[in-house]
Amino acid sequence: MRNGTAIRRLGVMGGTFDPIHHGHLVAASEVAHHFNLDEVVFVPTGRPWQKAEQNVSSSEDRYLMTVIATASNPRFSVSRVDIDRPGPTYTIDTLRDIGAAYGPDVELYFITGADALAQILSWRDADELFTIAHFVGCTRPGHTLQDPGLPAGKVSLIEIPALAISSSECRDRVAAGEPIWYLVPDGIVQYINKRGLYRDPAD
Ligand SMILES: Nc1ncnc2c1ncn2[C@@H]1O[C@H](COP(=O)(O)OP(=O)(O)OP(=O)(O)O)[C@@H](O)[C@H]1O
Ligand SMILES: O=C(O)c1ccc[n+]([C@@H]2O[C@H](COP(=O)([O-])O)[C@@H](O)[C@H]2O)c1
Repeated sequence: MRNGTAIRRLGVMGGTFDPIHHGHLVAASEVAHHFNLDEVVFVPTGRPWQKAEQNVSSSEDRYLMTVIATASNPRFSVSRVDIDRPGPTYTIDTLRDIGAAYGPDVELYFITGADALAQILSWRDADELFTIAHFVGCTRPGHTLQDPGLPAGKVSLIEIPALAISSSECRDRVAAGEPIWYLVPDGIVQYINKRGLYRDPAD
């Protein structure tokens, strides 16, 4: 309680989501359950500066796929803060914007896979990130989950059901004419086909 108002626990699941897949959705669902979160906001990146050499799909396609994939869960929502902010995407800005949008009575939990957590000290204003949010690292096949040296009490490591799915493998499979059914929600298979995404191996 703060001034008689109940504190809401808000998960923030940032990602390029090119495309969103069941690994992302399971991570968000597991962290929501583990921390009794009221809501998880998915935040597609605008310009992911650490993927600059990669040909990333348009933000509108990635935003719409994220909306489609999360629509059936009443506790999942999608924010445009990162895709509407010009310039490279930094999590420090994501957390400030989400904090401003939801007001002072929220606790923020930023959700990452083991690979993203391992890179976190290279992120902009890394020291300040931990003053705004609690960080949650999830297990991911092919990556070792460990605290990369964050301040005590600012990070939790949790084991989730292993799904060896990545967006890059989904893109490669589409380019090779292989199915991605059941790696991503059905609506995402249909959206990718409708928009002709990932057909060119250079995409
Ligand atoms: N299968 C998975 N299990 C657990 N966490 C995952 C999984 N896939 C992605 N994540 C996490 O979701 C977040 C967003 O990931 P991102 O959108 O970059 O997907 P990706 O599959 O890693 O993409 P790419 O293959 O293009 O690098 C990151 O924190 C990442 O670690
Ligand atoms: O803040 C940074 O400098 C920073 C650098 C790399 C990644 N991130 C965030 O980490 C999340 C996962 O990113 P990605 O590139 O693995 O999709 C997403 O929310 C990114 O904005 C943030």
